[in-house]
Amino acid sequence: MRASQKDLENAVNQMKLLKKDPGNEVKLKLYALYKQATEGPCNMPKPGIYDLIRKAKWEAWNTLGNLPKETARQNYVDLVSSLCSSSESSSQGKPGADREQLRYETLVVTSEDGITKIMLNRPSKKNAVNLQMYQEIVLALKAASQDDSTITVLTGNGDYYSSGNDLTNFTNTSPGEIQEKAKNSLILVREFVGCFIDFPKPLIAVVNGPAVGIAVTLLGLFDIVYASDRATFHTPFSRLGLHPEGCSSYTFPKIMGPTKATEMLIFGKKLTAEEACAQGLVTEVFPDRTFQKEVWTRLKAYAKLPSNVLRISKQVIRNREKEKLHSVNVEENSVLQGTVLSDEAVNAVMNFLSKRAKL
Ligand SMILES: CCCCCCC/C=C/C(=O)SCCNC(=O)CCNC(=O)[C@H](O)C(C)(C)COP(=O)(O)OP(=O)(O)OC[C@H]1O[C@@H](n2cnc3c(N)ncnc32)[C@H](O)[C@@H]1OP(=O)(O)O
Repeated sequence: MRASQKDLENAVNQMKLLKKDPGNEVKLKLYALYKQATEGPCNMPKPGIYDLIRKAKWEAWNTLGNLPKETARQNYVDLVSSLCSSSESSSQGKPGADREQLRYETLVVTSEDGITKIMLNRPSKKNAVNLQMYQEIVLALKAASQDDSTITVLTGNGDYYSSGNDLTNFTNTSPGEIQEKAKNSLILVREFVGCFIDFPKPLIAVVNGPAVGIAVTLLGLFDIVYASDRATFHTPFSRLGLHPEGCSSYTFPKIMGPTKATEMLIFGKKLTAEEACAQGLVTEVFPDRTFQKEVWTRLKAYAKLPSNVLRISKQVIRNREKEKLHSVNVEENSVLQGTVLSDEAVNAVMNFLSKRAKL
């Protein structure tokens, strides 16, 4: 559910009760989101270079570009809620550099050396994304966007990066409930994709093995994608009676050109890591033997760069596309609303469950 005007007012009041000063960077972000939520895009003339405080405020607001008022309101409310919950957990005292930040059922999330690592952790199911995992990734991304790390990494535990949407998400649901469950699940998927679109810090995928479906499409929303040479990239949507999501109907044609994107997204062509790299979906491929060592050494060096500078540069690169991406996400999601329970989609799941059909 989107935050209302009342939620915004409550969040403003909650901020006044916050015991710990969240620091200037967060305060500027809150100021900018509040202005955007209440007045829309920045409408003040740019202050002079010596008017430091007003200039910082102006820049924070102006950086939000044409972010819709409703999104700014939601982001303000989310930010305040994460500040309140992190101040509660820090008041319980949890020192230590490499600490698990929150208890998740499907993820392992750690923060160390300026890097928050979100590891998909259902290796026995090839890291298939069940409803719990969608929710937990949303929470983990929101927490990572506010923590003091410089970069955020998504990776998988085990031999797969992820086998994509869990095909059993709707099984064990009674016929009377399935429509409602599908509708709510797709709302969750839309929010999930939205978090990747809005993620404010450099977001890096460390693709440790094969990736399928939504785990592939989302890569177009990452800032860097490193892959092991064991990784493959497969979006078998048509065979599953499904359609492109994760904004891939927009990002893939932009990244690799429309014909290559069509071969992947409509005809389900599986790419090797080298092919995905040649087409611009992957930044760099590493031999599996040295993958972890090389990638983490590089990321630790990147994470030493000034955090705020990276964040602002990412915004400069990505912000003008945000509105478009949100509208693509809404459109793709509404197409899936119409087809996720079609005969083709249901039969594909039945085939998978009866172990007759594998990729
Ligand atoms: C919530 C609303 C959602 C709407 C979103 C719709 C958009 C769709 C996005 C997508 O992501 S589509 C892609 C979906 N994924 C697949 O089709 C992959 C299906 N899996 C496979 O084909 C194979 O499992 C594999 C990935 C090729 C691996 O084969 P392998 O022989 O190496 O291992 P398995 O024995 O098959 O798997 C081990 C274990 O893991 C379970 N599992 C694997 N993938 C999934 C999955 N996607 N969903 C659920 N479970 C999965 C598999 O059943 C095995 O479990 P057990 O039998 O050992 O219990």
